[in-house]
Amino acid sequence: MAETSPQLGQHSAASITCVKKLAESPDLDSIPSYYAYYTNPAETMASDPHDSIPIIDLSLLSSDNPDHRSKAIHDLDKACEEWGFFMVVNHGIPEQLMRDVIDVTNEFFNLPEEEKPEFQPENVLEPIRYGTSFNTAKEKVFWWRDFLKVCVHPEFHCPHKPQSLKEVVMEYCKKSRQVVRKLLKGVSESLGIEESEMEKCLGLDSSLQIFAANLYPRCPNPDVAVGVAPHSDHGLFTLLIQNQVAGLHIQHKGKWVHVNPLPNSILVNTADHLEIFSNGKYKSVLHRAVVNNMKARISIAVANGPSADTVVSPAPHLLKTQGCRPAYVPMKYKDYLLTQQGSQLNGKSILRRVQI
Ligand SMILES: O=C(O)CCC(=O)C(=O)O
Ligand SMILES: [Fe+2]
Repeated sequence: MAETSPQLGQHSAASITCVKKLAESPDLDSIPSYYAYYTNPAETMASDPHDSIPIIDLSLLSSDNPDHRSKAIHDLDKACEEWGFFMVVNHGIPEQLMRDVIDVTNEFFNLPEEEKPEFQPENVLEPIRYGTSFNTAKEKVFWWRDFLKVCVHPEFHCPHKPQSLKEVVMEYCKKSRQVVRKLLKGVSESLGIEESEMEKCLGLDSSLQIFAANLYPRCPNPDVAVGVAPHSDHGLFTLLIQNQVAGLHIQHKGKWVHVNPLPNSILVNTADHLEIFSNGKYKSVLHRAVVNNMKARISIAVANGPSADTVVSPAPHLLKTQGCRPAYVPMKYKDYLLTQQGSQLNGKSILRRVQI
């Protein structure tokens, strides 16, 4: 990572509200130094995975055929334990809806900047947040991305423009919750916990769901900039789709690997609260987004957590049946989220704070 203090020049963090405009300036041939995240371009390199990234067929998880179902649960358990990452197929979300959500998000980013300040609150807990990097108030080096983060469940929020944003986001997020519930049902079986107990422990009926859209404009120095720095997500499962442009790397067996999703699949990663709830059986996966100088990338990451007021701890039933001690201290999900969103995002540093 860049060690040197970046030169903000005439800019202050508060004046930097988006990277899209900068990226589109016709005379930009190199990035300003305050976007230089890596000093060694080799650090951005990743290889193709040696083993194939697991694929989970969601239709088999709810199949009437017990053999199919138990095989799917076994595959899910292995994918969560060995990778923390998998691609879901036969998920039931229409392809057209996946395309629409990317297109309408792109329209949002294309609104004139003068129309966006109403979506740029100071407070990281506001339900609608358009911004850049991660937390410019705390960062010295910025990420090459703009974002829109919206709380969509249990209460639905959304910018009122572009016109079709609300309808498309609402539908996509509703369908995403159905996918997550099926995955969590599978996880409850693989952990040997009653589904109803899991629902109660995590407050799943009022689960917090956050829709996050990322725009990574073309970047003249992709080897030294970062789209999203290495981190793990806060919730239980994150669902991710992207336009046709690659850029996600996950860490597997200590190495960065490229993710090239199957067409129409949904990428899923295990997040910090699944690690906590499973008492470390399922580790949240470290991942990052890189940028390129050819084409803008858009990704839609939908974070699915417990309810905001749930104090999450390792599942009591799991500790009892396995006779093991909790490896994480209990913490209210809302407080965890506040801590994470209000800090500089750095690997799994927030999770480390609750680890015993
Ligand atoms: O754009 C991506 O592929 C990853 C985005 C991400 O990790 C996030 O929004 O948390
Ligand atoms: Fe992430």
